[in-house]
Amino acid sequence: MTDKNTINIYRNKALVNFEGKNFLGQIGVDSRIFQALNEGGISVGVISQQAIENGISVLVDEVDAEDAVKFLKKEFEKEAKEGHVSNIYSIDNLSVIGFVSDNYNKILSELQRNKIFPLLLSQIASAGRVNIVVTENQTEITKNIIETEIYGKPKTVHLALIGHGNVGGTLVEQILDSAYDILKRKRVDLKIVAIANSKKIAFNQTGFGSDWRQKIKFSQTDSSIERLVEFAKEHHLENLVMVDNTASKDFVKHYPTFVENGFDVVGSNKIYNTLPISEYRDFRKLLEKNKKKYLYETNVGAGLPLIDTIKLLHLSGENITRIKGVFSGTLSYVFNNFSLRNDKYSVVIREAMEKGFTEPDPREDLSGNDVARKLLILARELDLINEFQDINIQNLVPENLLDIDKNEFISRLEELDSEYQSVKENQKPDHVLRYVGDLHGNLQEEKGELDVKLISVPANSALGQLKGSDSIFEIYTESYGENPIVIMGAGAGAKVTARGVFGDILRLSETK
Ligand SMILES: NC(=O)C1=CN([C@@H]2O[C@H](COP(=O)(O)OP(=O)(O)OC[C@H]3O[C@@H](n4cnc5c(N)ncnc54)[C@H](O)[C@@H]3O)[C@@H](O)[C@H]2O)C=CC1
Ligand SMILES: N[C@@H](CC=O)C(=O)O
Repeated sequence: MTDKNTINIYRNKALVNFEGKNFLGQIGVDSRIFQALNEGGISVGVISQQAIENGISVLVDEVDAEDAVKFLKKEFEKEAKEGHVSNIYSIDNLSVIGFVSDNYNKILSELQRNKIFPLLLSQIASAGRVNIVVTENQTEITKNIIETEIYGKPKTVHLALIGHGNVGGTLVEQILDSAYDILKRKRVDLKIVAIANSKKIAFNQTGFGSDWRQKIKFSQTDSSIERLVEFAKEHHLENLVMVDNTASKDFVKHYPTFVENGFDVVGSNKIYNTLPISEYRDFRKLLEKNKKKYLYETNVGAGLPLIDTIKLLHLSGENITRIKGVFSGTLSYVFNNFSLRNDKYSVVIREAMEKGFTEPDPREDLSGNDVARKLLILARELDLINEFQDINIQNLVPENLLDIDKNEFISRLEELDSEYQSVKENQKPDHVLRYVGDLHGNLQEEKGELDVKLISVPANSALGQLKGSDSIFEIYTESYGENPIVIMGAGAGAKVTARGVFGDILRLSETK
């Protein structure tokens, strides 16, 4: 009998499956199965009848599986010839896990989220007693999930962090600093089990500590998604989260593979959300099918709570009519400082790079692409089906510098100085430069209008008073009328962005 406080695990079991048509419901079939196995000296465990599939499964010790199949084939030889029995076979290498739970449905849904689908389930509803049969390599994960649910054991969340530059590296430190507190306060055990960059990957199934930089530096393993997926399987890791802190267009192509292999996804990388709308939608369907989540709060406004706010407003039926503002922390810093100081444009751009505001290639900011992506991401949150090509972008990078190597571009930044000096000097008095994004038009139609451009505004206007690397987002809605909801604050920077990514990881961990 299963004790209320124990989880019993019986390993080395096999299921003998007996399949047939218009036959299994007949009186006497079960007893013939039992009798045949009994006479062969084989003891039978859990039994389950699958009314829909016309099958019966019996559980036996793995060592007896071959004989069990043989005895049953002999007993039902005549019915097999007549076509009533279609198949008798065994599935080996299984475990039976027995436990008592009042909330088996919750456990089942956690198991499904981790891609564990019990091969057999027997439940005595009144006593809350449950036996499930899973494959040997799923036994540990299943046990951990059941323990979390019935004993309140801390939930271990296994993190694979891809990219450890400005944002990713800061995130590792933030997680390591807070892990103990989170374990105590939230009963969530965050373990960083993989860290990768564009060249190498390092693994540690018990979780990396403060020497993680050394470990990745001396890792001999080439960066490989296949290897990461294999590692998670080999070590039977549950509650997997892949965190993308790269800016890579190639890496996002692997998101579906991660989802299909049981990972939720968190990303500061904006690329996936700006792929063609068909891919964007297919990925959402894939997530739904696999009961997985993709969180990306930092895609717009870094650590500011923008995506969630827009999502909630939209979901609750609020009619959003326009979103405009300064979307880029980098370009905010550049134009806030360049407009007021006597320094050259290139000097201020270099400062923004040093402060960790820019994209890995600063042309992504200066070309307007990064702001355009953010605008498109917000548009799609409103169910608009705009594509990247629909956006009117004022590109601030001269054509001759667009396709050269990134380092060469950085070394030639001074070539931009004279043009922007004259743009600055040709403004009306008491005006400053701001690079803005504007989503407008009839947002109830399929597509909105998206503009990204450099403008000159009065220094005493709301936009004109922006400071540092602050972003400002004005959200106009029907209920709020002429007075927009305004979200303002640091729009870039490794610390705030990593904190935002961390927030997404915690949100996932709590719902997982
Ligand atoms: N810096 C900021 O304020 C904000 C940045 N973001 C986003 O954060 C992401 C990361 O930005 P940073 O940390 O500044 O970049 P970074 O250049 O400092 O770091 C990028 C990391 O990604 C790795 N990487 C690149 N391609 C890879 C691949 N194919 N496979 C595995 N690893 C790969 C690199 O080796 C490096 O470790 C970008 O997508 C950016 O748009 C989002 C919001 C704000
Ligand atoms: N380069 C981006 C970083 C955040 O998305 C910006 O400056 O806004």
